Amino acid sequence: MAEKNDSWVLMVTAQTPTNIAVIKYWGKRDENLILPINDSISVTLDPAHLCTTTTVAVSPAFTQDRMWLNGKEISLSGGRYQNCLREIRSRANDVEDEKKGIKITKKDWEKLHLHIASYNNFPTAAGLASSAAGFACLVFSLAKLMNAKEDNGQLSAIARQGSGSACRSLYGGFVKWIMGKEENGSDSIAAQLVDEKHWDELVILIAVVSSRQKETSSTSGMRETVETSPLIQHRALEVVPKRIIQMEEAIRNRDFPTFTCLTCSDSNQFHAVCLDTSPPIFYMNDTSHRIISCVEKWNRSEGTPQVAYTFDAGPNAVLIARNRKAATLLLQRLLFYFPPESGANLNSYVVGDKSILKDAGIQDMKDVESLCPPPEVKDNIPAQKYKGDVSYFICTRPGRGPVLLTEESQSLLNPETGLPK
Ligand SMILES: Nc1ncnc2c1ncn2[C@@H]1O[C@H](COP(=O)(O)OP(=O)(O)OP(=O)(O)O)[C@@H](O)[C@H]1O
Ligand SMILES: C[C@@](O)(CCOP(=O)(O)OP(=O)(O)O)CC(=O)O
Repeated sequence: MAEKNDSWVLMVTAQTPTNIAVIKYWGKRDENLILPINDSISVTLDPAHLCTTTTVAVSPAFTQDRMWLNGKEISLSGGRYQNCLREIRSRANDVEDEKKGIKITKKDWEKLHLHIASYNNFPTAAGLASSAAGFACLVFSLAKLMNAKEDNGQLSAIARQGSGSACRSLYGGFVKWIMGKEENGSDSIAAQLVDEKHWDELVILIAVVSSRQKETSSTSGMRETVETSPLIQHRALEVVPKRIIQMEEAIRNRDFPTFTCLTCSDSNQFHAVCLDTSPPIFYMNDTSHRIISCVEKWNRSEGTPQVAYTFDAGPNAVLIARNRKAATLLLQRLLFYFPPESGANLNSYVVGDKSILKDAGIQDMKDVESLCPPPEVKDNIPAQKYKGDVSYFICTRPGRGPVLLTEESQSLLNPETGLPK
C-alpha cells in the first residue's frame, strides 16, 4: 500500500449546502435504511451563507476512525455514521498520487482508518438542518477521497442513511427526493429538478426564533406521528403525491403564486400532523404564528403572493420572497414587529447577504425605530412589537450543490499529522 514509509496523509476537503423542504418529508417506512413514506421537494440554500465544510483524510498512521465536529471530537459509533462509512468504503477504488508516492488499492480501504473534521458555518442542531449539510458533506468528501465512481444521485442514497433530508443536499437548485419502491432503498434517491440559476430572483430570509425548550427531534417526532396520527396516511397517500406534481410544475414555470400556496399549505399540514400526533408535538411557537399572520395579511392585501413561508421541526421561519423588492419590504415588516434587543448591533442581527439592509433603507438602529407599521395593519388596532423574540435574521438565496475545495489553506486537518489544525 504505502511506498517507502507510513507517514503520508492523503486528504480531500468539500463544501456542501443545507436545504429547506417546500414539500416536507415526515415519516419513514424503514427506520434503519431511512426510507420515507412520501416524496419531498427542497430548495438548496446558498453555501456562501449556510454550509458545512468537511476534510477527510486517510493515512496508514491512523489507528482508528475519528471525527471532530466544530473542533470537538465526537463519537462515530452511532448507527448512522457507521452505515454511511460502511456504504462508502464498499464503493472505494484504487487511488494513486504519484507526486506523493501514494498507492492505495481497493482492498486497502477496508483496513485503513479515516480522520474527519467538519465545521458548520451556522449553529449546529438549531433547526437549521446541520445534519442535512453534514451528512451530505461527509459522504461527498469520502466518495472523492476514495475515488468512488458513483454520481451524486447514487451518493444521495448513502447520505440518506445519515439523515433523510441530507440526500437532497447533493444538488443545488430545487431537488426532489424520490421515495422509491425497492426494499433495499436503492431507488430512494435525490434528483435535481432545476439548477440554482433557473429561479434566481428568489430571496430567502430566515428568522432564527429564540426558543428555550429543546423540541422533539425529527427522528422521534416522525416516528410518533407514523405510529399515532390518523391524518398522516391521508397526507402521504393522497395529498403529497398531488402536491409533488403541482410543485414540480410551479417550479419549472416559476409560478410564484402556485409555489407559495403549495409551500405554505404543506408546511401547515406538516405542523397539523404533528398536532395530530399523540401526545401532540408543537414545533412552532407564538413568534412563528405571528410571522405567519404578518405574511398572510400582507400577501392578501397585495392581491398576489409576495412571500412564501415554511417551518421545519422548530420555530424558525424560512421566508421565500418572490424577488429582491419583496424581500426588502418583508425585512422592513419583520424589523418593525421584531426589533432587536436594545443595544444590539444591527450588523449581527441581519447576517448573510447584508446588502438587503441597505436596499431596505436601514443603516442603523434609528432607522429600525422609525419604521412605520405596515399599511395592511388596520388603523384601529395598534400594531404591537415583539422586541427580542427573533434572535437574528439570515438573508440568503437558492444555491449550488457540493464542491471540492482544492486550496490547502481551506482544509481543516493538518496535512502532516492528519489532526485538526
Ligand atoms: N458537519 C457535520 N458533519 C457530520 N454530522 C453532523 C454535522 N453537523 C451536524 N451533524 C449531525 O447532526 C446532528 C444534529 O442534527 P439535528 O437534526 O439534531 O439538528 P439540525 O439538523 O441542525 O436541525 P433540524 O434537523 O431540526 O433542522 C449532530 O448531532 C450531528 O450528529
Ligand atoms: C421537518 C423536516 O426537516 C424533517 C427532516 O427530518 P430529518 O432528515 O432531520 O430526519 P431523519 O431522517 O430522521 O434524520 C422536513 C424535511 O426536511 O423534509
